[in-house]
Amino acid sequence: MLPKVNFTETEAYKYLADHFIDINQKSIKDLFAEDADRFNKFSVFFEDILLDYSKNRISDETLALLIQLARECKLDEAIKSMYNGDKINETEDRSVLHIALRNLSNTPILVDGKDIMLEVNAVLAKMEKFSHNIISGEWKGYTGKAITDVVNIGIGGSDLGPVMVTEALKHYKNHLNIHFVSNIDGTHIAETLADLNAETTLFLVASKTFTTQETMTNAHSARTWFLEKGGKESDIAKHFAALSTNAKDVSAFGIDTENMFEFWDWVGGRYSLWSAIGLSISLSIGFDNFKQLLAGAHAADNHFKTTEYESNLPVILGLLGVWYINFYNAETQVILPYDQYLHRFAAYFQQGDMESNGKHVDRNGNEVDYETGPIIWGEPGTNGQHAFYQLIHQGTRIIPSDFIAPAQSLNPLGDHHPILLSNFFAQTEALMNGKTEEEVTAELKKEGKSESEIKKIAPFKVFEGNRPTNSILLKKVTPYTLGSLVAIYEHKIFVQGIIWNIFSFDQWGVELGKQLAKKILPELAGSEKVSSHDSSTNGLINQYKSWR
Ligand SMILES: O=P(O)(O)OC[C@H]1O[C@@H](O)[C@H](O)[C@@H](O)[C@@H]1O
Repeated sequence: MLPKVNFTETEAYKYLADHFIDINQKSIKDLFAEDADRFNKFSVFFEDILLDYSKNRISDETLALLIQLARECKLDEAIKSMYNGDKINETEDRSVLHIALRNLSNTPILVDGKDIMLEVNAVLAKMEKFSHNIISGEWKGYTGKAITDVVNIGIGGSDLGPVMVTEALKHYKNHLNIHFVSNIDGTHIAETLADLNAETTLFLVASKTFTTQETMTNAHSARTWFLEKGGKESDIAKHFAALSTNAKDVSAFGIDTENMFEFWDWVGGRYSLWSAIGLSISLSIGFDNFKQLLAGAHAADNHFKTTEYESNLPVILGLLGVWYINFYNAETQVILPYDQYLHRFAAYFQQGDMESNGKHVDRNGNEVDYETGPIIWGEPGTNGQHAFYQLIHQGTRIIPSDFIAPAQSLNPLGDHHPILLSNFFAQTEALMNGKTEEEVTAELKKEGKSESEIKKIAPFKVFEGNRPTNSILLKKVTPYTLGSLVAIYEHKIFVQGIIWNIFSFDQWGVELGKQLAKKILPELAGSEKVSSHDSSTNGLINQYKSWR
């Protein structure tokens, strides 16, 4: 059981509310001027990852009070409960043990009295063997040819993690072409299959439940395509594997359970890239690299579990988020990787964060009267600069921003990387310092503008500054550092869920739309008009029917 503390009723919250009024009088720039040691004080290393959080609207006192808040919310108890395998996903009566999937130390973790590490290791061994057989070409398709293309069919957590990681680690990939089909829109699978050869294609049907409409529809279309291209029912075993918790429905689909890579109900979909759902990753970069990904995550798990809050990256990131969301009314959090390989990182954490903490009922079942999970968004670094940074710099909203960059490029081409990083460093400095009216005036004078011209244009060129940022500088993007980085963000989400007293590991909010779509689907057949909905829904359905 998780603690159930209303954080707005803690002592720390009251102190923070008072403290907010004081600290709000100062700019981040003032705070730097007051303290020559600010960078050292508010930056922390975890192995080859440096988190600099000094460009935030915080002082020593803010940090101390936020840590007191975490203590009063019994974060330590909650962390222990998760790592012990307690059923902290109470609304689904499940443990939450993605940490077990990367527990390379093999310390026993018990669920219902059983050490789950035995099963975890058995599936990893099976993934290793399978990856080796496919990559080496020992595994043959139905005409005796080696596999060249792998299509992962899955959606949500059974897609976003593998997509993000295979893209992030493309530099480490082998000869296999990895494709992802998620959308129910027939275009996705049609466009993917168009260039593929059934003789050399392997499909991974990735679904925790093996009931998800999009995935099952796409999997059936893939099966039909395979049979139409000349494969026989008896060849399916060579070309289809399943990544799932549902053995019964996997065999009903016709996939040999020999080709099923199992995981368990204590793995949340959005935390499942470390499980059998990561098979496409292991196929893309090889099992040894996949294991490095797990090792990096495991190291971050140990850091989160054992490090005092003052130097604990997920705790610091989580508390800073709470500070902006609940005291500054920040509505969004932007993630800005200055690394093309990380171009799906923000998209991945849109699900990770928003599906976890997009909740309005607390752990006692009561509606909350405070804000919870933010809207997560973002794009890779300089692309964003030329698109939406205007609003971050001069818009009316406060947008806490995470800047992420590797010090070493995996493609050190000419002066690309120094240019990229000069932008990374410049943006957080600009967001903090802004530009005053005096500075703008001086600049315009220098350009030879007249007094009246200056008066007219100056207000538009002023930057308030004081916009908070975190900078996460990695030595290099490797499977290991990526594993650590992802695990740090996962645990940050956990910290925030504990403070907000919500359940972070269920996702009931996605069900209603699914239910209604099932009801509407049969109504789309035939040509008669529907009248069973509101006038808008009826009108749209009927127009669709007349146009199709
Ligand atoms: O892996 P499955 O069972 O097909 O589920 C896919 C996704 O389905 C969605 O409905 C859930 O909101 C996600 O959390 C989940 O990842």
